[in-house]
Amino acid sequence: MRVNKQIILASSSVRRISLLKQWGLFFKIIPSGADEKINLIKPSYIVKELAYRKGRHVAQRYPDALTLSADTVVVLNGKIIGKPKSKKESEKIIRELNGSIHKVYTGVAVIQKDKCSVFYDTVCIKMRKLPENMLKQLFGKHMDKAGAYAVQDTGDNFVEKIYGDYYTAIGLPYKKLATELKKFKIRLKSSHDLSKNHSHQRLFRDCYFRISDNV
Ligand SMILES: Cc1cn([C@H]2C[C@H](O)[C@@H](COP(=O)(O)OP(=O)(O)OP(=O)(O)O)O2)c(=O)[nH]c1=O
Repeated sequence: MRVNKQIILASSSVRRISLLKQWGLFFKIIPSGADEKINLIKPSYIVKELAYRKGRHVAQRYPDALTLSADTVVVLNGKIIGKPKSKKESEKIIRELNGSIHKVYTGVAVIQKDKCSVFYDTVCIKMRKLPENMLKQLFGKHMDKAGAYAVQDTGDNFVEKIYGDYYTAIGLPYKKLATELKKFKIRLKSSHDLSKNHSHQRLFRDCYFRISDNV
């Protein structure tokens, strides 16, 4: 959908870029250089704060544009897991996540002049318990993703089920984003159109169940 206001995606994430394109937006990509050091504990606060920082960093330079930014983390037993810094760390994370039930949090910020919306969504992920020979193939494979795995890589056979909005796990919550963007007079393609091409339906269960933040 063409809009006359300029939209900026303050992100270098290939997933976020391709999702927004898939959802029909026209936008400029300006990766944010915001400082991501943080001493918050609650996952929802962390992803909202980081999404906001990333967006603000770019929005300050483009005050007339609408800036969109996001942050994603994996949370296992209260521990925040981001992108692995080395292959060794990726191995450690994969071993911890093997056979686990954990959550993925994505925070989003939409900033336009003095109007700002910061929100988050969370999904619950159930992993298969993979044998050593299959696990080994994942070490170092997804270095640019929080949790060192990729829900979208169904060939890995690691993810068994996703409870919630599938897109939240890969970096942008479709449903909440579509609702928030309407407040800025921007419409995303409908989820009905998207579901026709959805190749991950077997993983996807759209049933929100409440589970403690410590999972
Ligand atoms: C859990 C999970 C994360 N991810 C990705 C989404 C995000 O790109 C990344 C989390 O890192 P982020 O720090 O949220 O984002 P980024 O560094 O990729 O990009 P930017 O800060 O410039 O926006 O992990 C997947 O693609 N699949 C998954 O299953």
